[in-house]
Amino acid sequence: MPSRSISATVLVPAPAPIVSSLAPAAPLGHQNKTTRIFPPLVAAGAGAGFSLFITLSVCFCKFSRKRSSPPAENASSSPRKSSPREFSYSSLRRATASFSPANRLGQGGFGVVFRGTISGGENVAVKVMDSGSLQGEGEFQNELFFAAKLDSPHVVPVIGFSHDRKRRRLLLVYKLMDNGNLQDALLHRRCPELMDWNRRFLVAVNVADGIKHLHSLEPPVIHGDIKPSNVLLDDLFSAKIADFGLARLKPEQVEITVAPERDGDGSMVEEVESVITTVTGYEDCNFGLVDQSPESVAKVPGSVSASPETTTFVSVSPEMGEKTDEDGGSVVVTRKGKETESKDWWWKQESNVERGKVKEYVMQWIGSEVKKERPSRNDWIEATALSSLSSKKLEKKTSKRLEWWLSLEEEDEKKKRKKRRMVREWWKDEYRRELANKKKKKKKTSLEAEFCSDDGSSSVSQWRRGSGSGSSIDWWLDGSPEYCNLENNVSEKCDVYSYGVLLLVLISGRRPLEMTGSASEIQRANLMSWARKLARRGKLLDLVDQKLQNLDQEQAVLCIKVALLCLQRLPISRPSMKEALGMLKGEVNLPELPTEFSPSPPLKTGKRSTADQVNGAVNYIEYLQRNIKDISSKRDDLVLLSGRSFGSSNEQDWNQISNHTVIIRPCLVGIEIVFSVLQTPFSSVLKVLREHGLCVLGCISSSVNDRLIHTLRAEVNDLALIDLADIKDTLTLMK
Ligand SMILES: Nc1ncnc2c1ncn2[C@@H]1O[C@H](COP(=O)(O)OP(=O)(O)OP(=O)(O)O)[C@@H](O)[C@H]1O
Repeated sequence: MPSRSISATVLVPAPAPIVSSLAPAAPLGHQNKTTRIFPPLVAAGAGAGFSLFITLSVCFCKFSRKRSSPPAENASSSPRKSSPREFSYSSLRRATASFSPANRLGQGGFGVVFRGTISGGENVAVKVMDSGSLQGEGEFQNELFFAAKLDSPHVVPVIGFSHDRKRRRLLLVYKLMDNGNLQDALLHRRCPELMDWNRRFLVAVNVADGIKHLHSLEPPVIHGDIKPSNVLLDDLFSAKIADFGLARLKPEQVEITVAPERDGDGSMVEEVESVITTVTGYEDCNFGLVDQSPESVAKVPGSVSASPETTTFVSVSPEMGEKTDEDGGSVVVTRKGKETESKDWWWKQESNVERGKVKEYVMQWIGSEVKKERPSRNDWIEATALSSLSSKKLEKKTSKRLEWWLSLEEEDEKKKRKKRRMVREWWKDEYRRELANKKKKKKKTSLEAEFCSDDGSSSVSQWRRGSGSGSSIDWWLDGSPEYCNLENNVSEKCDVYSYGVLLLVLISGRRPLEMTGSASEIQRANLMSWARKLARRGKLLDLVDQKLQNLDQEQAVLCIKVALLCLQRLPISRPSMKEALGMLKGEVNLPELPTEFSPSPPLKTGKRSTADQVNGAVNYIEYLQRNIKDISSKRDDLVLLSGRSFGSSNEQDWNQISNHTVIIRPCLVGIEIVFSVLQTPFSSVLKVLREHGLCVLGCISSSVNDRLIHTLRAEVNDLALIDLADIKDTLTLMK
C-alpha cells in the first residue's frame, strides 16, 4: 500500500507553481526569501498554466469534433477509429486477480465474464471462453468484427482481446458496465433507480437508439439476440447493447414470388389463393414466416449471392425444406447471390465478401503457428473424418495431438450447438408440436391453460419450463415468429420483434412468462398475449409495473402501443427501428393499432336484456339438440362460435372444416360451431344463428387471425371480437 501512494505522488506531480500560489502564507521569518523567488515562480506558473490550457483546449476541440462528426455508417468497410487492441494473457490474469471467483460478473453461452482493472486503472469486463470450439470461435470473431465497426454510445465497447494458446482460451475485453445486465437489475436486484419511470423510459430509448444504429449501417447489422440480459447498464443506468456473438450483416435481399399452379382442370390457380391457404393454417404455429400478404410478393433477406438466374424452391410453411406448401402451391425464391450450403448463419456470413475481413483480428492471435494448428473448417471436418477412419494409425502418432483435439472439438461443438438450438429454435415446429401434445394431455385437468394465450402459443407447462431458470427460453417463447426460418428469413424486423418483448418487460417489470399460480392470474401469464388482451379491452395501463414512481401515463401507453406494433406477426407490419424510436420520442406519429389490438366495440345486443340473451342461447341450444342427434354436450349452456376448431390443433379437424361448410359438435367446453370463413361468409352464419334466437356474443379471438378479423369486420359491423376470458365472464354472468 505505501509503495502505491508513493508511486502515485511520483507519477502525478502537482504543478509546483500552482501549488505554491495556493499554499498558505509563509511564516514571517521567511517572507523576504519568498518575495525574492516569487516573480520567477509566477512567471513559470503562468507559462505552465497557459500551455496546459492550450493542450486541454486542443484535446477538447479534437474530442468534440470527433463527437459531432456523424458516425461511419458503413458496417462492412470503414473500421472504427479505435480498434480493439491485443492484451497479453498475463495482463488480463493480473487484472482479474487470476480470474478470481470473487470477480465473476456472470456467465453466458460463450463463457464466464470477470471484472478486472487493467493498467491505467480502467475497469473492464473480461469474457473468457474456456476451450476452443467452433461456436466459441465464431462468436469471438463476430464480437471482434463488429466491435471494429460499431460506434454508438448505446453499444458496449469492446476494448480488446487476448488468447492463451496453452490453455486454449480466447478472451474478450469490454468496458465494464457497472450496473450489470438489465434483466438482473430490473427483475432480480430490483434496482431502486429502475423504479423511476423516467429512467426506464430512457433505457427503452437507449436500446431503441442502439438497435437503430445497427440497422442504419450499410449493410445493416442484425443483432439477432436482443433480450434484457444482453442489455448492459453503465454507472448512470444508461443502456448499451452487448453480445454480438450472433449478430450478422444483413444479406442481400431475396424476392419471394408465388409460383402459379395448374389446377385440376388445367386452369391457373390464383397466386393469392395459395398464399391464403397457407395463412389460414398459421393459427397454430405457422406464423407469418414471410410476408404472406395476398400481394404475393415479399422481400425476404437471404444470405446469398449467386447468379441472378438461380431460383430455389422453398416452402412458406415452417417445415422449411419442403418444396411445396400443403396445397401444392409453391413459392419461388429468386435469389440474387451465391448459394450457401451451410445452415449455420455465421458460416454463411463468412462465405460472403466479408470473409477475409471477419478474420482480420483473429488472424493476429491465430498467427502462422496457430493457423497450422487450427485448419479451416473444411480441413477440420476432413481431419476429424480422417481421424475416425484411421484411428489406429493416428493413435500411434501421439506427438500429433491435433487430431485428438480436433475430434474433441467437433464433439464439443456438436453438443454446444445442440444445446443452443434448443434455445434459439424454440419456435420450430417440433417443439410446438411436442407442446401441443403435452397440452392435449393436460386439457382435461387444466382447462384454464387454454386461456392463457390468445394464439395458443403458451401453456402452463411451457411457462414452468422457462420460469425462474433465468434461461433464454422465456424470452423466446413468444419470440419473433420468423425465427422458425432463421436461415432464409432473418431481417432487422427480428430485432424489432425482440425489442417489442423487451419494451413490455421494461414497462411491466416482469418476465415474458410468469404466473403466480392462481387461476385469475392465468390470463396474465403470457405477457405478450396479456398486452394484446388489454389492448382489445382498452386497458393498457393495467400492464404497467405497480411499483413505478413518477409514472407518465401517456408515455407508458405510448410505449405499450409501440411494443404491440413491434410484436406484430408479419415482419412487414412491424415498424422499422427508426420509426419505433421516432414514435417513442414523439417525432413520428403513432399509427393506428391494428384491428387485432384495438378495443372491441361494446357488445351490441340490441335492446335485449341479459335474461333475453340467456333465453335466446337456451332456445338455440334446444334447437340444436332437437335437430342434431349426435350432440352430447358437456355443458348445454355454452356455445362457442369460431373460425376454426377451438382447442384442437388436429390436422383432421381442419380438413373437416375445409370440407364441410359448418360443423356443429361437442367441444371442450360445450357446443362448438365451426365454420370455414373462406367458404362460408360469416354474415350468413350469423344470420342463421340470429334467426334461431341466439344472441351472438362475438367471435373468439383466440381462434382468429388478423386476416379473419379483417374479413369479419368487413362483413359484420357490429361484431364484437371477444377473447376467451371475456366469453368466460359473460357466460358466468349468464348463468
Ligand atoms: N461489459 C460488461 N460489464 C458488466 N457486466 C458484463 C459485461 N459483459 C457481460 N457482463 C455480465 O456477464 C453476463 C454474461 O455475459 P455474456 O455476454 O457472456 O452472456 P449472456 O449475454 O448473458 O448470455 P448468452 O451469451 O448466452 O446470450 C452478462 O449477463 C452480464 O451480467
